[in-house]
Amino acid sequence: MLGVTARLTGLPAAGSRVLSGALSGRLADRPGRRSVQESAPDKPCPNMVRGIDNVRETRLNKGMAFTLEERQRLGIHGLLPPRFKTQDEQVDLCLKNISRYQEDLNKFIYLMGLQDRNERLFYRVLSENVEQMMPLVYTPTVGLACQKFGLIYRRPRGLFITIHDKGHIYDVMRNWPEQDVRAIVVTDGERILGLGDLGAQGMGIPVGKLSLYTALAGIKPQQCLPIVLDVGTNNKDLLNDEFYIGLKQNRVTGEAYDEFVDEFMQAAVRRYGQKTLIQFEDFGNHNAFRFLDKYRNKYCTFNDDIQGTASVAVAGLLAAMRKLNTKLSDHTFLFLGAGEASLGIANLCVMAMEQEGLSSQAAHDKIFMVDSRGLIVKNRPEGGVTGHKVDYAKDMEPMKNLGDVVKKLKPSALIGAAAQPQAFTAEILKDMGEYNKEPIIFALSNPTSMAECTAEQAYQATQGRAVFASGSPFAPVTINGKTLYPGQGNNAYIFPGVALGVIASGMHHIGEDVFLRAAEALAKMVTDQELDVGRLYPPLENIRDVSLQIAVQLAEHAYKTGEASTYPQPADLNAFVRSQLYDYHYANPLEQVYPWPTREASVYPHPDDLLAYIETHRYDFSYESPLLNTYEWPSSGMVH
Ligand SMILES: NC(=O)C1=CN([C@@H]2O[C@H](COP(=O)(O)OP(=O)(O)OC[C@H]3O[C@@H](n4cnc5c(N)ncnc54)[C@H](OP(=O)(O)O)[C@@H]3O)[C@@H](O)[C@H]2O)C=CC1
Ligand SMILES: CC(=O)C(=O)O
Ligand SMILES: [Mg+2]
Repeated sequence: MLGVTARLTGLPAAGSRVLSGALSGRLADRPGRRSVQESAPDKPCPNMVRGIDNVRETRLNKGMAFTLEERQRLGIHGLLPPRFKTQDEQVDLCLKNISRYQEDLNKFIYLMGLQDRNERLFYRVLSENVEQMMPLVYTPTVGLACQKFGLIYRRPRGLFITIHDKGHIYDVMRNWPEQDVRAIVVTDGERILGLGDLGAQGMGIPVGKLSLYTALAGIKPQQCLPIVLDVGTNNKDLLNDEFYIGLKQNRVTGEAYDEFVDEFMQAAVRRYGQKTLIQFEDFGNHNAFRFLDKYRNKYCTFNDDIQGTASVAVAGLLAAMRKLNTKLSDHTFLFLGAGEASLGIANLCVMAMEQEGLSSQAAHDKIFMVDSRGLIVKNRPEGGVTGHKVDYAKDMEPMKNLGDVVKKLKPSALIGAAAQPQAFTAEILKDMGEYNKEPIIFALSNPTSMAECTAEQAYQATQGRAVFASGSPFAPVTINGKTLYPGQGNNAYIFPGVALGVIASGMHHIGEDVFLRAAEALAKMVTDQELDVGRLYPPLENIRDVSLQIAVQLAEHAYKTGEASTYPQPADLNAFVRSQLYDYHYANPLEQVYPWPTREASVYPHPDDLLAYIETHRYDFSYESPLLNTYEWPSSGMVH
């Protein structure tokens, strides 16, 4: 992608093509050129891409699906095998190729290669085979990919901004060739899934999350930017690893780190506008909460591990309430872990219980937490209780062991997000089954190797009565002749739809109510038949529609509350959001070939009626309503 851009000079010659933002990025900054920002998103801009570039550029490439006419007119005839294929045939071949690999990491490498080679084909394969592909580009395989990133890294995808770029972050961001970025997923790699500090190798996570932005919510790939903020790593193995791709130094912390992240936030909105959505992902606990508090009212931002996870877990709980015919406030919740995920879920549970009519205190009283030092109680020895945990500290005797806490509290819901594999022992699961007709058991830690228990273990220990969800996928389990389908309680059900709703409606800030609304919407999408076979979420094959519905409902709400800024309000929001979505089917490249008869003109596309077009450029000395200019819509220079 970068290679072609660098070579682009001058005006188009015969046979040259019109491209969208990515490939024309550099031109936009040159004096005298129309910037891409000025043209509507996706509108082509003048450029020069010829011949082989059509095959090398992942965004343009159709492989053997180029027709004879396309091959001849684009100057690639002879560069491809003579056979012509449909995209359907190509999809079949990709699926065959993927199934030929034994190891998931090799499947991951194949898929990344496809993404680099033929973007539309990649997204079609992913979007139409979500259940099969998501575990490969996302958890669990992406965890392994991050661990092995130094071995498998091939081509640039996303920006690496290091602490040494401090003072120049905006300049680094200008090197990203896309002009219309709407969403950034950023990590500093300190807490990658439950795998700990993977430093710059955490890049796999923003890349994977943003692939899901496109595959699950139809947000255009060119509008998505993955970023790693590399401040070093404290992972000794990586520091000693000859293949490590990041800065080989310990993490920079304190004031210098904070200034670096501040500068990044400022650079991001300076480059892409105040409404650029910035999703924080897999930051260490101590930074995640701080940054959320610091930036949530200043930028268009959310923390996926705290808020996205809260939303998906509460959706699962609300669906469970439908199954059990109870309210949240009828339950006693015990969390293993009191970090980003657990506290996020607990706080949103409190909000939901308040909605049911409980006081804040009464709602907090229903939630118990165990962290690395045991049950969170007031007057705890050794350092006490700090931060958001304080709200959940109980007037009880300290207890260290989860099994003992379960016996003491007899909770109806046990939720794990502590990255402690097998922490839900057979005895704990059995106890949960004894205390409850249908115990709620969520093993949310990722990847699979970190899960608190497997679906099979939860169902076996409770004779199939557990209402179960897990962060990474588990296969269906058959118990006593009945097949149960464990739900995947993963924030992937939430963040793509939330992002789409935020971008489409032009929300400046993302309030907590957005996540409760998304949870409620998601819980309602599960059918009674699905609940009956153990599902707490709609099947993954429906997740694109789920994301769209979440987006539309959030956008509707944003217009009601005045939080939307895309004006005028579209009459049909559903149709409006749909009209923004990415289409992974191939475009006809010939439709974009310059229709201009000469190479002197540079305003593209050629206006149908030149006389009328020139008329529009005449100065009009009559007054016009200033209100008409209040909003640009659809807005490309989003403010938050
Ligand atoms: N399913 C999903 O969508 C999501 C899943 N997750 C998963 O949840 C897990 C935790 O993530 P996150 O909350 O962000 O991480 P944090 O680091 O913020 O929190 C981890 C928590 O686990 C506690 N803990 C650590 N060891 C033990 C132990 N032996 N016994 C009890 N508690 C312990 C920590 O205790 P202390 O506070 O004392 O340090 C801390 O409270 C990860 O595996 C992650 O992949 C996260 C986000 C989304
Ligand atoms: C799913 C996710 O965001 C995590 O495990 O961190
Ligand atoms: Mg995460």
